Amino acid sequence: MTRRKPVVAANWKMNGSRHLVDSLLQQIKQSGVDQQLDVVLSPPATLYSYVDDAIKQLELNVILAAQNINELDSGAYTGEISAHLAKESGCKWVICGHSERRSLFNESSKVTAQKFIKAQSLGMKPVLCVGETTEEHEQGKTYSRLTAQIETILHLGGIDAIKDCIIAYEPIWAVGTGKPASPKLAQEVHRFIRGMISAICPETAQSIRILYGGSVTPDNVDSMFKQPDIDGGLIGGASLVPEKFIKICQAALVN
Ligand SMILES: O=C[C@H](O)COP(=O)(O)O
Repeated sequence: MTRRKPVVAANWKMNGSRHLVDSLLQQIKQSGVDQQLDVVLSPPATLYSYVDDAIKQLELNVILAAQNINELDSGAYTGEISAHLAKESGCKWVICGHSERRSLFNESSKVTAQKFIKAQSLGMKPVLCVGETTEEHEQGKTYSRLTAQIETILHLGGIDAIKDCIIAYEPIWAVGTGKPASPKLAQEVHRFIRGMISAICPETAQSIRILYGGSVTPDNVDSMFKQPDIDGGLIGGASLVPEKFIKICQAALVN
């Protein structure tokens, strides 16, 4: 079986500061975790260039990711950031369809797919977030929800679109709640996603990296990362504390 390189991604959402960038990157440098796994930092857009400069200055292998892009190239869209602008500021990856974008900003799966394809067209790697609501979870609709979210990407981008991306499973009921999915449940869902990819593109199924996101902390990460189909994490709250984030990165190396 292919050994997949783990990914640990910090999604700072609307948090952080230049001071926190300095502190986190210094600790990453000291720990050396960026040499052994894909360490990703996704700060607010005002920090992209600052992070890009700091990564170069410290000679780190940290990957800068945009939290969001607009699906269009340019125009009169006050407050929006295109993929070109994010790329020019140093972003290599793009988070697409985070549950907060979908629920708080009414972003549909179709728009998420357009952003995904736009990112790929500029050589940026999309991190596709998928996940079900509490209600869908309770009604046993998790798999149908995930299937619909992934199929929208396939409809717009074809099978090739799925070949070079990261998928992050984030059950909405576990995001920011302090109540992560059980490792067993997360593994079952990850296996389902990999099986779905396998049915359409068998060679990609073994190489695609599928991350878990939702209340991951140093205390629960080991059992999560031990699961065979979990290839890392998309970390929110715990990524704002450098010591916790480094511990989560180290867990990805040993499990
Ligand atoms: O992007 C990160 C996820 O939304 C998880 O956030 P959380 O770790 O604060 O639950």
